[in-house]
Amino acid sequence: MRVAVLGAGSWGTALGYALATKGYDVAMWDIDMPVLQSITAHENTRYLPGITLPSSMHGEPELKAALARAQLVVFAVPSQAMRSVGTQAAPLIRDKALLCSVTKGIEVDTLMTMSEVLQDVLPQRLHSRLTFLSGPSFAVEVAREFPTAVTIAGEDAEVTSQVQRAFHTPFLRPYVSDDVVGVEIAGCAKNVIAIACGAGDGLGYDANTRAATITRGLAEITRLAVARGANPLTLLGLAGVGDLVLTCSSVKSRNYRVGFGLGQGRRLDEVQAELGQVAEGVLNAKSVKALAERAGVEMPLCGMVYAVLYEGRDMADLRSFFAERPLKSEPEHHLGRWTRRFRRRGRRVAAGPATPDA
Ligand SMILES: NC(=O)c1ccc[n+]([C@@H]2O[C@H](COP(=O)([O-])OP(=O)(O)OC[C@H]3O[C@@H](n4cnc5c(N)ncnc54)[C@H](O)[C@@H]3O)[C@@H](O)[C@H]2O)c1
Ligand SMILES: O=P(O)(O)OC[C@H](O)CO
Repeated sequence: MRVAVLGAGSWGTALGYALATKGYDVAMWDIDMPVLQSITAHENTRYLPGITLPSSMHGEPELKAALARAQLVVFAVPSQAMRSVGTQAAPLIRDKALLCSVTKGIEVDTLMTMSEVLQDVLPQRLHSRLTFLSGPSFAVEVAREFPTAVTIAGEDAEVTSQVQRAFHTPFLRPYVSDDVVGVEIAGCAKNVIAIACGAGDGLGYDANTRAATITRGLAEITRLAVARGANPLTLLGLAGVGDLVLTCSSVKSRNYRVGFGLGQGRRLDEVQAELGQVAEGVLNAKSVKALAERAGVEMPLCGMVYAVLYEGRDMADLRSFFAERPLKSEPEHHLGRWTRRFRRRGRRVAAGPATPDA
């Protein structure tokens, strides 16, 4: 198979690596020429230093050349660059190509998910070819071939299953889903909660605070996703709780590290400069807040992160956040209402795992 990966940062390179281990011919495209040159020399020295890349992977500076023969196109640029990259790629993509966005985020100016952005810029003939990969997966661990499982969501079951087979390697196990909305909202909003978790640790708190933040974070992500038509069970899968737990509990997460720095009282610009890579949760705190307001759902932890990032609130307020909010009950009664509404729409809410070998 011939593959074009658009975006040669950590994630694009790790997935390019996985695809190239299968003998696929992988062309990596990016605006960063030194990165492409280093990939052609078999190492992405900026984003994945120390990993030897397979010889079937090379840097390709021309987008047209990268896409000319591609049977699978992987969109791996940061969310705020997706519209521009999708627009440039649109006239160059072959009719029968499989498309997979692996980006986690929402366009901040329009509040569109990546599926909405790509549908906006790609011709209609390609819409059914679109799929979305998400789930608990640090790039460096994939590139080291640590066993990893992800979710690939798409509206066309046959296309989604072809993309699943393309990404399947001995160390990368993709599951399929038809819940594009759930997978996309989960992948975006977990980054904002990861900032809160990192902040708790940066403030010197530990396991109790982290578990509370993850669990209440899951509740608010679920509220937003379900309000937008997601299957609540998606939030209990790899793209939901799986990715949330991973991102909230590891220093490998860029979003967690941003939060950790803020918790220590450091400035956002200083922490981001040190990172040198995208932490989607910083801009997506804006998108998630706006989407929550639009949907009329409460997302107090995401709101707190937004206030710290953009309104000068002190991260140390995380303590008073837990202490002073009105007391509530568990489980969430309004989720029950949404679940019933969802059932009425005839979607599979209460069904078990799709495959018996899960
Ligand atoms: N790194 C991970 O472990 C990981 C895992 C899963 C998902 N993701 C998601 O993948 C997406 C990409 O993240 P990443 O980790 O690869 O980021 P990164 O910061 O490592 O790399 C981003 C790459 O995109 C390129 N880029 C930026 N704007 C561009 C443009 N307009 N045109 C072409 N290229 C452009 C940059 O030059 C860079 O090479 C994010 O949404 C992230 O949340 C990352
Ligand atoms: O490093 P982060 O915080 O962008 O997280 C990377 C992936 O999304 C983890 O699944």
